[in-house]
Amino acid sequence: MGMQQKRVCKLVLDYFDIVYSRELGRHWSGAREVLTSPAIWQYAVMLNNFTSPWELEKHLLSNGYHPLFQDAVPLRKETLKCYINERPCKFRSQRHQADKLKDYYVLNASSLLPVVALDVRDGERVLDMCAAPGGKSVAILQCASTGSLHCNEPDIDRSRRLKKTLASFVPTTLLNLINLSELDGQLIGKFHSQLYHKVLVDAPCSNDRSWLFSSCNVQATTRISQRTMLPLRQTELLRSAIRALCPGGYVVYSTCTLSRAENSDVIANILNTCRDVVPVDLSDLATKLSHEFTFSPGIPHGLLVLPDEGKSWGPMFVAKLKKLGPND
Ligand SMILES: C[S@@+](CC[C@H](N)C(=O)[O-])C[C@H]1O[C@@H](n2cnc3c(N)ncnc32)[C@H](O)[C@@H]1O
Repeated sequence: MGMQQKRVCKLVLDYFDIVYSRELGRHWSGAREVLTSPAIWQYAVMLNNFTSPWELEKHLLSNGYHPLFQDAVPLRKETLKCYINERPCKFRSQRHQADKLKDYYVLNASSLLPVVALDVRDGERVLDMCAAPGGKSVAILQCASTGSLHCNEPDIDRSRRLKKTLASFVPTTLLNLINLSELDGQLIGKFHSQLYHKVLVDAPCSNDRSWLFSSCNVQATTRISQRTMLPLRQTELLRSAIRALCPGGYVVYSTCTLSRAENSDVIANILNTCRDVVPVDLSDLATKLSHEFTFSPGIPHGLLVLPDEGKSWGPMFVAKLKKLGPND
């Protein structure tokens, strides 16, 4: 069944109305309109540089798509290539074929912001702590020749999906160099203390877009009741990520929810309790991308992409922290 035929779950919507009117004020009504209308959702197409999708690129350009991130710093635009369309059309996803890499990945354009913020450079050791289904791992590999990439996903079914994604997009020679694990991310900091230059914590979260289409009231009620537990788990994942960073390294924390408790409050809690990290200002990135994304004003410690008409991307919260090194 396509999203067009799915029904908005009233229970979740009523709950979001209460929480998000309070947290976002008048900005909630625009986001609400987009989130509850799958027919106006836009989709981005990230190209796979491990194939040679020149024909595809020409096709996209002649069909109303344009490149995202064209002027955005610090992205090196010759690597991460993503196309978006102002119209809400969805490019068909490619099927998995054992002997052929996929040419593109269809995604919400805002999912690439954490990867852009991470700004991975050649030779760096990178950890993708919550990696399945693998869109951001694939994007990281488009950005640079990492010294090593460790993709972690504790859920067995999702880990299988992650492996399939990587096998669909990454050549075997590179695939064999990726370290895969199925650990609770909260333990990685202890096992791999001070190892990584960059860590991405794309945390398990409320996932507003999908929760609004919960299949039944039982599922919705369970999700809402478990929501209060998420900030603690997110904080512990981020704390573990900081421990796993080498001095001078960076962590990017992201979620796909508008929830303040899961976004700014998690960062505030970390800043209040970890003396060895400082926030990194992402406002320059927001300014450069403001023609493509709507960012919520007044969000402490990070950027929040608000779904908006014609810019239906998000929700996506992104924050970046630096672990202090000997020269800081
Ligand atoms: C938002 S999704 C990640 C999406 C992924 N980064 C991508 O771009 O395709 C969050 C993931 O975190 C995983 N997760 C849940 N608990 C975790 C934990 N304790 N440690 C690490 N990952 C966890 C979930 O199973 C889920 O796959």
